[in-house]
Amino acid sequence: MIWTNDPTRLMAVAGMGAAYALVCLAPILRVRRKRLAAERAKAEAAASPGWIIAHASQTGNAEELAQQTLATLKLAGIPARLAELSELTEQDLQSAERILFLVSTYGEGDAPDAAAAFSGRLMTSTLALPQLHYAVLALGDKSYAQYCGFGRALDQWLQAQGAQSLFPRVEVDRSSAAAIAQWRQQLSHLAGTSDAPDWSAPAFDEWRLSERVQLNAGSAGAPVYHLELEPASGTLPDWQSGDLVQVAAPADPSRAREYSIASIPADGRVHLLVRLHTHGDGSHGVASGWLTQQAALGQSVQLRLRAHKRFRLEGNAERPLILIGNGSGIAGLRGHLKARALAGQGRNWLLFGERNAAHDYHYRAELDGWQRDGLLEKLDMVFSRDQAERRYVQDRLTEQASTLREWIAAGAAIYICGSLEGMAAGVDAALELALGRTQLDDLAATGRYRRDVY
Ligand SMILES: Cc1cc2nc3c(=O)[nH]c(=O)nc-3n(C[C@H](O)[C@H](O)[C@H](O)COP(=O)(O)O)c2cc1C
Repeated sequence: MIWTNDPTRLMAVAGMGAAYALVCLAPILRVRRKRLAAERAKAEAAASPGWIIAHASQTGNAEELAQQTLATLKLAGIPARLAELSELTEQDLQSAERILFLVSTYGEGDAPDAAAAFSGRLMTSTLALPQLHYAVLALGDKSYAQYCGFGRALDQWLQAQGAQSLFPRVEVDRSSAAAIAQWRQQLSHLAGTSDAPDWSAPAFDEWRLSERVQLNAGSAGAPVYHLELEPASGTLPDWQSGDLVQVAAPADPSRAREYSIASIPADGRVHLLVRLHTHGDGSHGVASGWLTQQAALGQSVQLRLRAHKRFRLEGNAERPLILIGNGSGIAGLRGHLKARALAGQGRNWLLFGERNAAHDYHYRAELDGWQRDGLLEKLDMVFSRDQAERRYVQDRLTEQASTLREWIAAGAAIYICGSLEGMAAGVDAALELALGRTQLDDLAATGRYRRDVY
């Protein structure tokens, strides 16, 4: 060892020692700084009131994406909560700092039913929202004239109230995977994470076509078929009345078609009602043509069940039910009537419209049986062409406005299934006439006015 008393050399050695210590400590300090910063960010996130993920959905697509959005934020350690758009109050909007809106469009550019009150009341008022940072995922279908109409209107309204968008609105045409990936990417960017959970939709299962019967031979309308399907695996999955299936036709597997389920699990099979669609040039609809004309009995069908929470009985299971529909809309209503029969709940009123009693009285024997057994308290069948002037369910409803008010006063819930044009719009107008718009909006917001219309 070399020992020295020379002060200059001693200083040099001390300097080298300090530099060496710094070199050794730097990475430790860097890691510590990073850890402190991460802890600070986490503490800030935890102290902030959290993000709101607000959804407005009719058949559940926007809600499903909202749940996936929540999972992505949670994974990044960001506190967030789901809310139905209709639950948001003025105070929520004025105090929240970040809201992600996932909304679909219905009718002709309208909000989904449950968001009618939000759209009609809040979005027609003026609020100061300078503190709010938001983003909009708008779901729609380009074949409609008002593409993503509600999502666009919501975005414009938020802008006009001074809210600041986190990134430009993302529009999703018929569940386009590319647009959903874009939303997911924006989220990951905001949340500072790259490991977003898997968002892929559940796969289709193999089912078999077990039965097919035309219900309306000789009808003035297009043929309607009753179909029964069984899972190829032999294990029947669970579902609730009101739910839907998606069917992928072999000629166009990328665009699944949705049908209301007309049965309950106790039936052991999925029943569907499919009307054969014929285009102007005489060709058949891809899915309806395949299911009703081409597929042979026993043939395999790619199908998946989809929960349709907004059309389920849920909190209405104990209430009287007013079921209104037309045409193939009897499918969704039959599912509910079957569930009610199974539960021994007889306070049901069915108002149903078709063309002629002689050909279009679908499931007549079954309906008669339920009436006889006290499981269908009131039945109004309205056949539009059985008399000189045309008559529809909405006309019958208007005639029975006082009975309708009595049922609503007794706590009844209203379910509508069938065509949007003509039926659903006419029934909505008749309901408004009988109950007033405010009460109808309240019924929609509280889940007592539910629609599966197309
Ligand atoms: C009866 C009906 C009306 C619709 N009207 C529109 C519309 O006006 N504009 C639009 O962009 N999409 C429209 N759509 C498409 C839906 O917005 C689209 O299917 C969306 O994915 C549904 O999402 P949800 O399940 O969250 O409600 C309509 C769909 C149906 C069944």
